[in-house]
Amino acid sequence: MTTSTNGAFDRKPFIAGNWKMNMDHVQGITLLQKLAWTLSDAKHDYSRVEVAVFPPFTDLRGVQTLVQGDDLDVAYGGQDLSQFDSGAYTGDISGQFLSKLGCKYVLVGHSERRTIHNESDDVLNAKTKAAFKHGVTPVLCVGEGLEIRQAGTHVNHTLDQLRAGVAGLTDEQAAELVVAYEPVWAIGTGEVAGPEDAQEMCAAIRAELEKLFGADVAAKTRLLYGGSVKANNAAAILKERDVDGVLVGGASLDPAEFANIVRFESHLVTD
Ligand SMILES: O=C(CO)COP(=O)(O)O
Repeated sequence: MTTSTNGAFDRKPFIAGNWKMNMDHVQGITLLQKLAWTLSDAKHDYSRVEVAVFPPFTDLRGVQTLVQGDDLDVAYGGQDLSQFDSGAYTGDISGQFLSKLGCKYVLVGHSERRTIHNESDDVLNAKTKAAFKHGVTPVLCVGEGLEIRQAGTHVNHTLDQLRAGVAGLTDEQAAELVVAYEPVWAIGTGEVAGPEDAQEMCAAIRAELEKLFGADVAAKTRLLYGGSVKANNAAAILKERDVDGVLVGGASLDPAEFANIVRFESHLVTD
């Protein structure tokens, strides 16, 4: 029996939950405990599918304690980081602090950071480099708004964001990088891009990475889709060749729903 996702798993599938500004540190612990119990009951094989959560900053210490204490195989990360290491940057969080808390990943350039906080491509490139500098893997988010999609320039727009975000990275960093394609019109709207839309963009992103860093690197970079992913649409999206995972918002706040997304393989048609 074989499953037919992302080139027969040459890249490990990555299922990530972005909690956004939800869950205080007490609620966050409960959510993670329930998720871990559900996955353990279902005998989830973490060596086949990687699971990560992105809680608010104030939850991270509690998440670290739980993960270490219960020896959970769940990675976690920050939702943002500063491009600077330390200093007079009130309200910002250094990649060094995330690293010290055991964060494996950090989101960079989520559309809500780009739009609400006006983060520019240059700043996001600096944040991507800051993450690597501190040993945290950036999940660089790219994607177009509705007007750009309707104008048909979504691929160019998204590739512009990609090129700006990865400028100056080494081949090794580009291979480790995770890129999340999140079309803004599909975030929190219930409007999900079809599997073929996700594949179209992820294939274009991989082709661009190949141009910039070569085929060996592009074959390693994991590409995610995000935007209204639920248990009932995840498997079809993840079946696409260039889609290596999903970045889930709303549905990651429900442990049963998120666990079902993590277990997407059980929904795939096998042959
Ligand atoms: O922004 C997202 C994940 O980062 C997607 O959010 P939703 O899954 O709630 O649409």
